[in-house]
Amino acid sequence: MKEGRNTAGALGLVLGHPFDTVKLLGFFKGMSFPLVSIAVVNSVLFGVYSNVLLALTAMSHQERRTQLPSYTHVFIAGCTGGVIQTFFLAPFDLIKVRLQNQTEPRVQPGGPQPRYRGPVHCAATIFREEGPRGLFRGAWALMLRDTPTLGLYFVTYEGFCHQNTPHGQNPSSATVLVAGGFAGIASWVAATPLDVIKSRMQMDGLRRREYQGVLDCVVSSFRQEGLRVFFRGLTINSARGFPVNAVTFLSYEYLLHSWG
Ligand SMILES: CN(C)C(=N)NCCC[C@H](N)C(=O)O
Repeated sequence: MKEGRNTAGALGLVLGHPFDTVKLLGFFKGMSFPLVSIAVVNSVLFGVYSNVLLALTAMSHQERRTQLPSYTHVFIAGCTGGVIQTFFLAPFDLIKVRLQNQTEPRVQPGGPQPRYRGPVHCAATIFREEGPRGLFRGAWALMLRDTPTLGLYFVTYEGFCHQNTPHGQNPSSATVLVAGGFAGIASWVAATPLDVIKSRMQMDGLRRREYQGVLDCVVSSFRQEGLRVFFRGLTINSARGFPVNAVTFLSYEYLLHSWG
């Protein structure tokens, strides 16, 4: 009896395994694009931040543990990272926003094709229909969003670590996680108003041009929808911001230590 149950269990596993595999593959489908974009953008951001801070303070990462750089230096390094990362982030973010806002149904055999069939097709279509500059639509709003907020991001992170770490020691993993999480929340709270504007600018030009520029978009969004338009997505941005940035900073610290 027991043997029969074991055999049935094993058979069930053998039969179920291909389904689980397909399910898992399906689960992670569509992740390669965000993975590539986050790898490129974060390498640029953290690389620029570390190097600008090194140039401003003439101190290595380890030396900075005993002597905290001024918050002005941290802020400038973060803002510089924000400006430079915009050039890399803009096309990736535009493609993400266009794909997310695509409301056409899934492709049916013989049915109409969606406007964008995937990230590469989306980039090629924008390039063809809107020109090379089209790939940077909304980049000004993105730069306005990211420059001060990335300054704030690194100030929050360094400040929290400094406050919660005994002098001269490295912050614990728990401290790094919480500091990274708070940095994520603080930056997203500050960034949400311009995030709304940035996404609208990126969608503009798809059918007809609605806004003349960032300011026009701010004014007409406010006129049509009131002040609350600038807080759209605040909760979800903050809830996502904590875990994402906790893990981001933990990996950053881990890489800095393993590279010496
Ligand atoms: C616009 N904001 C808020 C920022 N750039 N904040 C820094 C965190 C960015 C991180 N890749 C994230 O997606 O949360």
